[in-house]
Amino acid sequence: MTTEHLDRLRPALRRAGVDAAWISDPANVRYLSGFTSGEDGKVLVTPDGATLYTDARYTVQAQQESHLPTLIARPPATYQDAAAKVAGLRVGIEADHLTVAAYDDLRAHWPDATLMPLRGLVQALRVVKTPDEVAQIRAAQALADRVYAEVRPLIRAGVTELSVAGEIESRLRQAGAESAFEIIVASGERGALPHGRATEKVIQDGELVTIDMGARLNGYHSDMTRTLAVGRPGDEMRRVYNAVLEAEEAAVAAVKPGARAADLDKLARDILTRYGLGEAFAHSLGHGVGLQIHEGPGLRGTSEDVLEAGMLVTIEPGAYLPGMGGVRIEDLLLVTESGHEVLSRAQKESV
Ligand SMILES: CSCC[C@H](N)C(=O)N1CCC[C@H]1C(=O)N[C@@H](C)C(=O)O
Repeated sequence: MTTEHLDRLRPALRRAGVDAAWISDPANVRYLSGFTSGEDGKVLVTPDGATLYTDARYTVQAQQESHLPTLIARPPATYQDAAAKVAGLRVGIEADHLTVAAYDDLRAHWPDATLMPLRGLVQALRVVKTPDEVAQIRAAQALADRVYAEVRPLIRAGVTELSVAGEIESRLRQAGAESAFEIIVASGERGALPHGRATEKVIQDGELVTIDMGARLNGYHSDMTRTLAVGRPGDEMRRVYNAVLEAEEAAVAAVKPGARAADLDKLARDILTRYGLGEAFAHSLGHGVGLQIHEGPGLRGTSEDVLEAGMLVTIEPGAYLPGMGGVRIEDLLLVTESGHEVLSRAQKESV
């Protein structure tokens, strides 16, 4: 990794009115340094440079992965080393991550620095991906598509949700990736749970099954949902499926640079409302994907985000009917100069 991500941060620090930043959010540590164990690292960015701090478990790994000078130390030695570098500076800290205890430690060790809590400092830089990041996520999605295609024929009446999730997980592992999150397999009535993790429930004939899965490859995530039918579901669930599919396809078609996230959410919600399913759409339309499964931009009604080329977003309307079941269909899209490219290629079924 080059210093491209760090180069994006410097103007953002100036705009935020700080001279330096203490980065503690693991995904942001990784983004700025390349060090893949961000949960055990911190990055200090100052006007003269940047330092990765981690401990002796990672001496070799940090050398191999990080393009930043690295100091191997644990607190309080970490804070003491940094104290000299931040003296007299306004230091941005990550208000949306740093604990109160860590904040107290920094204040105690850095009496000559002014700590300035900032929100979403690095996250804002991560919403537009570099070509290398796009390539990583594209590869993760291609792998997830392949695994889905392999596992789809195994999803039939008589198998458990857990066995479906197990097949997906082990194939991702064998391919050198891991599951991006705990795989959602929600069949029949359990389809009404938007985050219904796989259970021992046996899939029955006539049920819809929602599979929400992703691959994490080199730290980057993919995300995709398909709802499929085992046998022939009842008329109401088929109606719900087709309503969600219509909302999904309409929102996908509207993705382009300049599109307002809130408008996209409304577009899908209005379609579902016309089918009497507005209340059943219990979450936001989508989200950005990258080093974290959920990152900016947020595609929800209250969002002020506007799409830009280089963003990677999900479009995932759903309808959840307690006691009956549910449907969600999700694609992963790259926003391009001319509109969008759908990265998720797994087959959507006619129900
Ligand atoms: C546990 S990660 C879930 C990944 C999934 N594709 C996803 O993002 N989902 C599933 C249903 C809703 C959606 C979600 O969690 N959205 C968040 C951003 C929300 O707050 O709406």
